Amino acid sequence: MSATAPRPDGGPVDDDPPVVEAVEITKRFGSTLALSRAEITVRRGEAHALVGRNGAGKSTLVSILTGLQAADGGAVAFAGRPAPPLGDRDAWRQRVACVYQKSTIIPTLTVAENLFLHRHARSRSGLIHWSRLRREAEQLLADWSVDVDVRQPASALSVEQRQFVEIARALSFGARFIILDEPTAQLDAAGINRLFTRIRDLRAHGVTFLFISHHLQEIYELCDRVTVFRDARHIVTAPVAALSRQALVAAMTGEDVTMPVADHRPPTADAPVLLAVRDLVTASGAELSLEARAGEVVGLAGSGGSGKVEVAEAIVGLARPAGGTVTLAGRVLRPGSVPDALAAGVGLVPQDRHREGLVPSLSVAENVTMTVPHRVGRYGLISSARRDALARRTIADLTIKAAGPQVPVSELSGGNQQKVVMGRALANDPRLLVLVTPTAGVDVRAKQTLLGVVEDVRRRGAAVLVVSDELDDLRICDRVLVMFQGRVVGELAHGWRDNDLVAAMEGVDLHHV
Ligand SMILES: Nc1ncnc2c1ncn2[C@@H]1O[C@H](COP(=O)(O)OP(=O)(O)OP(=O)(O)O)[C@@H](O)[C@H]1O
Repeated sequence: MSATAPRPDGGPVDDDPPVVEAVEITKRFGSTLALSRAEITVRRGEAHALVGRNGAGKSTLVSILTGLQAADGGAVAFAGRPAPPLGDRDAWRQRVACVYQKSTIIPTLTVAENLFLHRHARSRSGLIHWSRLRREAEQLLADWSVDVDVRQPASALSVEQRQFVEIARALSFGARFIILDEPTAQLDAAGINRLFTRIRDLRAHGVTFLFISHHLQEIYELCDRVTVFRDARHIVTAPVAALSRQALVAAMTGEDVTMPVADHRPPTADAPVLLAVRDLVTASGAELSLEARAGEVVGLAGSGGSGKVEVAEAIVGLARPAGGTVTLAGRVLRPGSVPDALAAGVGLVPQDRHREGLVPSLSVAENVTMTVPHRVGRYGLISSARRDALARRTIADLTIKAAGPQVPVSELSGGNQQKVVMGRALANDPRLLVLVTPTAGVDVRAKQTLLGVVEDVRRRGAAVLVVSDELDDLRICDRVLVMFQGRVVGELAHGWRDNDLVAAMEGVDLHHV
């Protein structure tokens, strides 16, 4: 293409070769075609979104663009030059970095050590200059306005700080192209704002971003252009301004979808109380009392630091509370015991699916049924036929993209792994379903499926606790308790206005209290 010809998609005209250009990329995993002659071109200085349903091939493309995996076919070029050989990590680091949802820093090392891992300043005798290392780390973070004490262990960083440290590390290697893989998934609204401000600042300093998110409004807010993948293929690249939300969803799903809004049917007023949480106090001092009736969906909202996740973890036994009781269907749960909670009929989708959710090396079937051995076998023997049947049903009900029940969970895309966690929670036929940020990382369509499942569960007479700061998750609730700094500060009935809920989560006084 001539450098001066106007671009057909209306983008800026420039002579710069693209920061990255990947063409005809094909990648197989066994019988799965993860990418099929896919392509992407990211221009210097832009914020480019990459979207697609769970399993569309986004992470696979990222692993190829960052030199972690070789493509089976196709070519990648940075600034018009062919990508370095796979083994030359330093050369890759100078061109591109990806900040993943899952941290790549080593928690037991200090921030300074993480920043200079493998490139410690050493004296001639081979000793590491700790003071110099610290000074250089401080300078590096100061250069990029990251306000973090470099002497603290990386495990002490918040998600937001960790992301900023990883971005600074990438920049220090010389990379000016950064891929952000669902960076907002674990941030609250204030954290997202700060991240976006930082991205805009860095763009002003010549940094280019590829931004992966399932939150379409973020793409409209932040990005110039968007590329859509579907079923391993490139579907379209266009300026975001030229693509309506509906057109974007249609490109992602291959159908013209208008999202159905489920009717809201409140539980009957005389339904029995199933869950009673009395004077629960968490180790960090957050407090909660609540009751939920059979068939009721109760939301627990709040931003990061509100204590909502801590109280949820105390309810289900993932954390030991400092005080209070949790009673489910008349049975007082043993504090800090997940097995006791499961035995009482709790189904759980935890916040950290990597840590508490799944065993990646086991199959979908094994993961779905691991908490319900009694449902798939007798006398300690597990019937694989029954297990597979249950797993097959889960795969169908939740539209999990997996070749079959025997596929290891590690081979599924992130969003499909999240659905397996949901499937496991449901396999217990729960009396109480506790969902902590259940739709994080889940595509628009799958979100609808997961939230639809809640409706089924409630109709069966279970109680549901939805712990989230996502308005779409909370919209399905009969009422929403809002927590702020460890206390419930308000309660909103179904049909609340977005502004009211957001204000309450930010700690602004509510008329509704
Ligand atoms: N290591 C692997 N082994 C086998 N199959 C894999 C492997 N990694 C990915 N896949 C498959 O390749 C396809 C694309 O997955 P990928 O992780 O790239 O999707 P994604 O678009 O990033 O999805 P998500 O939004 O859920 O993160 C999926 O069908 C997935 O199951």
